[in-house]
Amino acid sequence: MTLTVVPPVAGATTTDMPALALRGVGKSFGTGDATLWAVQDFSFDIRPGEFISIIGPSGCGKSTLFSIIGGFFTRYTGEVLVDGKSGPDIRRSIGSVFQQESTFPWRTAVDNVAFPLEAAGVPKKERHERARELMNLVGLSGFEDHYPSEMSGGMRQRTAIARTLAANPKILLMDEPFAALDEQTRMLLGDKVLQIQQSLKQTTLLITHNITEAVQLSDRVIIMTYRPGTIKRVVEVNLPRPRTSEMIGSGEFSRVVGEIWADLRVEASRGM
Ligand SMILES: Nc1ncnc2c1ncn2[C@@H]1O[C@H](COP(=O)(O)OP(=O)(O)OP(=O)(O)O)[C@@H](O)[C@H]1O
Repeated sequence: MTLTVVPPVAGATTTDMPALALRGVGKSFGTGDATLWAVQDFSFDIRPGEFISIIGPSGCGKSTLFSIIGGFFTRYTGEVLVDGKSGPDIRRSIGSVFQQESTFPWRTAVDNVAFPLEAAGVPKKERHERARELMNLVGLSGFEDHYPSEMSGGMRQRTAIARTLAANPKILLMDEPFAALDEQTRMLLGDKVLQIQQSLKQTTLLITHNITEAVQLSDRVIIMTYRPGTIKRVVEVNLPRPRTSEMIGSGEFSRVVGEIWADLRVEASRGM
């Protein structure tokens, strides 16, 4: 495995239309002397099928960036493009998985997963069939009729991921989906995400502060500066695929983690 540092505009060498492109994206809060730029001049491309993580210290603007890309802010500077198009319609092309649990407690797991299909008017038999396939993909076969309260936190997050995938998004956007879980569960869920990526070739953007998770899952890791959040550098992770959490103990894995931490440490210290 080699570690390559590439220029801050990721994907600049590809001729493919980027699945997701950010062009000079920024967001400030407050006015006048109290203006605070949470994110500034953020530009990168994600190629179709690529898995990218954005990692940064606390308060660097990760959640702000998630909200801009997910379409939860109407006012920001710059442009977000999906398949080269901008505007409110791209919101439907982006499926978001949140840090906080978001399953519907009154619906069984299969009905949670089938929800986007139900909203789109897909007949019951068909939507349940698809929901079962997705539950199988995230390792929840046998739990179709369980309610969220009868499942663990990790199972609920997998249900939320399957539900987001049911809408067949062009981009899967995840904001620290495993942050509330213990480390062992998080690493095993990482394996699940790798399997999903392997089978669906889903273009994915993960926002995280966890270096191990970022290296385990990503093709490239974007390191953010402390506020205002912008790109410090992009690290290409050339660990072979398919990957599993077993690689976490390898020397090469640790070396990449160390490289990222060296940069991240500087930025995190600025926030202290
Ligand atoms: N609605 C808001 N109003 C005012 N300031 C905000 C608002 N949302 C975020 N900020 C500020 O913008 C900066 C970036 O916040 P953001 O939540 O995006 O960071 P983060 O990297 O996600 O942090 P953490 O990792 O701690 O969750 C912070 O200084 C925060 O105080």
